[in-house]
Amino acid sequence: MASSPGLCFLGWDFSTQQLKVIAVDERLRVIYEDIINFDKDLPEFGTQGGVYIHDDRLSVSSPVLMWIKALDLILEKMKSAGFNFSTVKALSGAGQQHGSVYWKEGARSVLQNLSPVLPLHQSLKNCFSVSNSPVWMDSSTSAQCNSLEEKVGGAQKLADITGSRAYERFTGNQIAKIYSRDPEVYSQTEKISLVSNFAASLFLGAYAPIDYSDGSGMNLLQIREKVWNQVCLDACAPQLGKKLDQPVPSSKILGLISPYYTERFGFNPACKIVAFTGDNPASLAGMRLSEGDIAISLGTSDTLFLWIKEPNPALEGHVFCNPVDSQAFMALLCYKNGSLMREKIRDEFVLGSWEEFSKALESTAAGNGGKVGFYFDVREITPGAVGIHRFDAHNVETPAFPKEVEIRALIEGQFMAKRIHAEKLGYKILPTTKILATGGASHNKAILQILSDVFGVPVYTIDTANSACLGSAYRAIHGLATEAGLPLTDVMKSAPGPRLAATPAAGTSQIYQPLLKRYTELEQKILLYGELVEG
Ligand SMILES: O=C(CO)[C@@H](O)[C@H](O)CF
Repeated sequence: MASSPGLCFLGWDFSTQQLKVIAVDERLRVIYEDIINFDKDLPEFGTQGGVYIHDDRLSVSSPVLMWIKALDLILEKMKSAGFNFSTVKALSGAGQQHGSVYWKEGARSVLQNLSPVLPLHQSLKNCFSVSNSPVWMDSSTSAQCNSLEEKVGGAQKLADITGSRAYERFTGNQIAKIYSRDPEVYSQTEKISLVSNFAASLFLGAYAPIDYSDGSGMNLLQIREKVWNQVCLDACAPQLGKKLDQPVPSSKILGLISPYYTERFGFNPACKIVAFTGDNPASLAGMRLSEGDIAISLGTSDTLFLWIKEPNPALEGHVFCNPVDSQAFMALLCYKNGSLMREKIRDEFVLGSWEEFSKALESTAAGNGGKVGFYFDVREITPGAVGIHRFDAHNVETPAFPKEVEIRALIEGQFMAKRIHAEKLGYKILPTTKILATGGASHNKAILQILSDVFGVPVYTIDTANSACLGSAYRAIHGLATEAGLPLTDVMKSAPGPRLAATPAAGTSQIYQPLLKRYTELEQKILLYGELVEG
């Protein structure tokens, strides 16, 4: 579908399983969308869910050249579809958070002199000192986390400074692991990017800086002062500050698009690049959250996040700098066992059919007859548990549930966990609270109904499940508007509002109140069991 003759803005999302692009016109109407699925469209890399899960079941990475080749492919798809690149006034984007890219010495000049007759992946194929980038699903850096917390003065001290205690997926700990595993590779690295500013660098044709919001996911940034914390930098690797450059506000205009794109695709040379950020911060921008609302992204990771004015970092969850208002913050809880777990149960029990999956949910009652399940295929973040645990109505562990019960136990368990840990962190569920759902599973009405029942509040969805992508297009506009001194809220007045998708079914709050209590007790039981088993 070609773009409209007017001006437009592009939003990009370099997520775990795919690369997405959305174009919106000046009235924020979506005029173009496209997607490259890494597993399906780039099979030569052999990823599963966009990643490699290594034999230790802890290390998880993605090939950086796959992300670059995906950009080559999607730009060619847009060109073949007749997209008019010359109408793009500005672009911004998002990347899966915490992942890291290691640019080899000499890469800067290659990036600045891209030949328009070559695809990006050919020009950049020798520019990375680490070919498989660690990504957010990695949990192999516990030693580095312990060391960082110790050097800073403890877990809560680190959370007070950076917004989070040390987490295995957080980038500072990943860099520390690479430095300790191979100091030579580290010394050959002239720049380290997150996935977000790596993607921005591709469009800029130069190294783009890390923004405050995605930089908050590294255990390195002082979230109030918005500067790197020198003790944290030194605890991870030597001279790290030089390899990161200074962080910038998420609405900063970084510069004009690289001549590579004007010559190869016909982009307007005046097209501006606005700082890229993390997928969740970009989603927050795209979902127009109001005070008290909760956003839940049901994607590869399930994440619950909300807009907050004051940071109250704790030993669970995260506080990031806000991507829209640099004086505000965003709170976030992340669950690794999101869509990949739902897809695994769907494939195992209903032959891969979402229709049958939904029928199973609709054919079972709220509360599942008291049966409760915990489904952690990979080590979960909150709580730090792994494995599948099923309990009957008498809290007796059982090896299996009937198909329909299993499917409901998965979904109820995923949402009860979110509610319990959100309330534990002080998130208040008020009578005016609403949930805004996004991500792939937000298309599934049966899943959203259970979300509404468990939280006891209405659930809304926005126009597209790609909120990070849409939010990035809005942020491209915001970057220009900031120059004119306009807040994003003014820019987004004409954006489509959220649509009501589900309200709590009668009587469900009486069912879930006791069940939430049991879930909390059973979670402690499996955590204790895990500690006993791991010793
Ligand atoms: O780790 C996460 C957030 O902290 C995930 O939501 C990733 O951003 C998913 F890409």
